[in-house]
Amino acid sequence: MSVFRPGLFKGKVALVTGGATGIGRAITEELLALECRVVIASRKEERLRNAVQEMCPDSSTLKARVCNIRNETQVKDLISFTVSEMGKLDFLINNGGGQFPSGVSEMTLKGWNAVIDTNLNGTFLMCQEAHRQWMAQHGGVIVNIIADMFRGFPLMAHTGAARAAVENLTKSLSVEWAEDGVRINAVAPGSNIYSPTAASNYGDLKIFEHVREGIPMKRLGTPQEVSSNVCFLLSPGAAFITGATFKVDGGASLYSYLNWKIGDEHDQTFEHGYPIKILTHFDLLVDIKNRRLQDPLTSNHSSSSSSNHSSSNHSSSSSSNHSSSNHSSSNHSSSNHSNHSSSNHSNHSSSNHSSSNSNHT
Ligand SMILES: CCCCCCC/C=C/C(=O)SCCNC(=O)CCNC(=O)[C@H](O)C(C)(C)COP(=O)(O)OP(=O)(O)OC[C@H]1O[C@@H](n2cnc3c(N)ncnc32)[C@H](O)[C@@H]1OP(=O)(O)O
Ligand SMILES: NC(=O)C1=CN([C@@H]2O[C@H](COP(=O)(O)OP(=O)(O)OC[C@H]3O[C@@H](n4cnc5c(N)ncnc54)[C@H](OP(=O)(O)O)[C@@H]3O)[C@@H](O)[C@H]2O)C=CC1
Repeated sequence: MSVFRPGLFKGKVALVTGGATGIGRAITEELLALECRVVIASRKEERLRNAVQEMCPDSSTLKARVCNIRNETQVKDLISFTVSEMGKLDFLINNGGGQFPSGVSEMTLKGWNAVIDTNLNGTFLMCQEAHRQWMAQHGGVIVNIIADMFRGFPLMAHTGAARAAVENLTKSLSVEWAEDGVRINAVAPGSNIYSPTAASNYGDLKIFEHVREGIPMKRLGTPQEVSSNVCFLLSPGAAFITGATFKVDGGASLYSYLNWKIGDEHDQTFEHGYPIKILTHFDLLVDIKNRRLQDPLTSNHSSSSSSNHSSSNHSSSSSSNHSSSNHSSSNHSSSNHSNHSSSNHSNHSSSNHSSSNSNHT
């Protein structure tokens, strides 16, 4: 199904990373509907195999290739596979990517690097190799899927940094490669495009139910609504558009709360010249120790948080507000934070946390 005219992409070849699931799958289905031939690529072979069977078992129209976009050798192989098997590469859609939710204090360097490597370096490698092996000589269109990180991305700072970098990379390449006939744009889905695979990345927490409140349109978006935007950018209708970012978010980037609340008193509370941060994750609490998100509406934090704070250096001057704190619990266990011993920072949530939640969920 597509809003675009049948046969729009007849004779074209597209490469879609992450094309077996969610947004990438919707893009692949729409491209196929418009008579494009497509290669999908990602890490999990079985996912790819099943997707090909379900979408189009005709191997001259749809092919799959295992590729971890973090791996330069595999990226080179993917592009050469596409060109040799399909004969060309007109469209590259850098959609494969993702992250895990975590505060920066709790993040390991390995975790940071994994997300930067996936979303920034992976996109860089894919663009570079597509250009080297095909688009420098023949032109083409690239669409980079990024994210709504325009006001920062608390709890997702690694991906926020990576996606902001990809947006800027997109601008640089739109200038560098314009003379080669390459257009390159970015599409930023809001944090609100539901698919089962996207949701499953966040464990038991029904993350997409939480975000609905912050969407002016008061509904979640669909992968198909991202796909139609991507197809527009690939189409001749976007022939004079390059270096741009299109948001597909139901207005959420203009309206939604960040997943973080700063306590009312923070600017009045200082110790050794530093503000003591009284922060509370707004709707979502990250339990780093257990590597899963906790839902503040359904989980009881108060008992566990007090025991977890016993060895941390949270300032007692952060007052009685904190005694019944709905703190993000194990984030502050001494084992995770031994290097914070001289820190004056307190990622504390205040007692107004639960009332905030009731206003916003
Ligand atoms: C605050 C909530 C906002 C909600 C917004 C919701 C909007 C939706 C946005 C979306 O993007 S939906 C799409 C979601 N899909 C994906 O994210 C899929 C791809 N993601 C991944 O594969 C991983 O997240 C990854 C980290 C990018 C790669 O994982 P991989 O296992 O391949 O990495 P490794 O190289 O093994 O390194 C892992 C390293 O990373 C840290 N880490 C990984 N997961 C977690 C976690 N859940 N919690 C904390 N830390 C994590 C950790 O340091 C790992 O190293 P080890 O400790 O395992 O050695
Ligand atoms: N859904 C949403 O609300 C939002 C999504 N996004 C972004 O949109 C894109 C698509 O996400 P969505 O469809 O929602 O979620 P999915 O989890 O369904 O899609 C992520 C896809 O990326 C692939 N992938 C992940 N890491 C790699 C890698 N290292 N190499 C190759 N492929 C990889 C996965 O396949 P495999 O596991 O087989 O490798 C999977 O198909 C992602 O970049 C995501 O971060 C951005 C903002 C919001």
